[in-house]
Amino acid sequence: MDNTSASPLGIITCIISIVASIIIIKFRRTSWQSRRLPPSPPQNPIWGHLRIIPKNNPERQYLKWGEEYNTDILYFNVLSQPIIVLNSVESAHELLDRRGANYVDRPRFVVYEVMGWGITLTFLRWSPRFRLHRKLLQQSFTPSACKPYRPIQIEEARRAIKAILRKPHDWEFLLRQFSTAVVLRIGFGIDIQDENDPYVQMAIDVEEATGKGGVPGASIVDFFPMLRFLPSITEKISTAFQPLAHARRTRPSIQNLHDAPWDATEPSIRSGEAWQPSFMLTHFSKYLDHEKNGTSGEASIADIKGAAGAISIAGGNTTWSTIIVCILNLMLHPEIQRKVQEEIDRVLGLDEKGDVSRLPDFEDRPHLKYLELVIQEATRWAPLSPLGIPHASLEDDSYKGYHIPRGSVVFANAWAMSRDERHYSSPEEFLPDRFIPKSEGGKGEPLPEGPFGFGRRVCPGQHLALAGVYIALATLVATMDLKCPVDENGRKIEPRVSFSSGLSGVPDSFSCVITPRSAKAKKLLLDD
Ligand code: HEM
Repeated sequence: MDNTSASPLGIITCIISIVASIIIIKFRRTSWQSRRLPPSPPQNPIWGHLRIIPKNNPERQYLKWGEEYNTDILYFNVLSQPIIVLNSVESAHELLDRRGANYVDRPRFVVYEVMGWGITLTFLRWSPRFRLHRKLLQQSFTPSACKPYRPIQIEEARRAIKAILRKPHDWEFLLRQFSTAVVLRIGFGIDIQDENDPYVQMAIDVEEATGKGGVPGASIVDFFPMLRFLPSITEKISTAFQPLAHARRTRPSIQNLHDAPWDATEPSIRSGEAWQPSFMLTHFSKYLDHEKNGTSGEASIADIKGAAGAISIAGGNTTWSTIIVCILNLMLHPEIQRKVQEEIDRVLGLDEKGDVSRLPDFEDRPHLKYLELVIQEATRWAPLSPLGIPHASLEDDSYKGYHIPRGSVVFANAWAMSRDERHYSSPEEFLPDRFIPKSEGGKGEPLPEGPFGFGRRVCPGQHLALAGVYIALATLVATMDLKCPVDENGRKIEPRVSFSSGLSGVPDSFSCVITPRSAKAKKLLLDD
């Protein structure tokens, strides 16, 4: 039963509330609309820029407008909601990092609330609960706190590449299973056995639900929260209500991913049998200690469940997608792949036949510098979340003489930052060498800063994510060759590179021929 749709009385209340909110917002706007706002394209007097902001890949149009108006900050008005877009690393540093306290808030994501992401850090507004969740997650995934999870990442990476050896055509799915397995083990201590494991499908359902939920905070329902009570029929009247319909449809899968792994693990933690390190084991054990001692801890069960759920949703698809972008480019650029393999061979050592002598681990990471550059370039070339997740400002502010009204929705345009020609030559090209320092004969271009966001909402899982991407790729490239498929005449079939639009830009499926580098490489995997 859908508890978010309503009766005719509800509809009338909805309409009255919308009209009232428009009047209130319009009235409030008069206090700042006379001030000098950042540049923006012409707008309609009633709905502002609503109809000119593209639904798909708006980050690209924002970049064009920035170039056209020669500015790194843009202003938009959508139904009287001020929106600020930051197109440069410099503006994001100045506002989101240096003045971070003012930009710590998030706008209200009504569609995601309807979907069931109520107490997930990503969507929490600035509040005591936000501070608690941020602390729980940030402390859990510092570089040193990630170390106990390394054996899990190594084991899952080897399991996945071994499975690819058996079923090379399923490589994409098996890598997705890798990312899902890692976050479910780390979040809840759930061990995924094989590709038929119901948790894999559960996680995929949730990733798809979220991925197709549209740009967060951008639908009409986000601007007028009362609209969430409209009956389901409205989705047939206007496409503007499709995100709401999607959210209602997918709500059970989100609930399931929070409840099912929790319910499966709770008894073993209560009985003291659980041993595998996980976020849930750490924090639920603390909760149980408090319960035993009759004291009260900071985090309730709902908090721990929500935070563990945040790990599985924010960490699975993102890690997988980054690995896929690396594979795409290693396949398209054999010379880069060769360079990575030469480095791996040098660091891991070769046997008497000239084959790689062992599988990589985390001790090798500081020495596999070129592989790190490939990963960095993947995050620059295709920032997974091109517009990040919007922040919101708590107070009025100004930047370069422009007024930024309190309550603005602020997007850090990681896409525009990655295409900034002041920092990156030929930004559309995939060139890991661009980061090689000038002192070593390279161009010394800066490592990307936008892909994991900024300030007090910067991704708390970035160290865990990059470690997962590293070990999966190192294991894959040490043991396998990645090639474009060929047609019946032996001609290379290059994939059409395309990405989904929305919360995260995931690469569309493509074919890649994955074969063992040598009999020894195959044996290394099978004997592990
Ligand atoms: C390559 C993989 C990943 C990428 C590209 C990525 C990217 C991002 C971005 C752009 C944000 C928004 C930052 C902002 O608002 O300024 C974010 C937030 C977040 N990420 Fe990640 N992420 C990745 C992996 C992970 C992993 C593995 C976890 C698991 C721990 C995680 C957990 C989170 C959480 C909980 C937030 C919300 C933080 C907040 O609102 O305070 N992410 N991520």
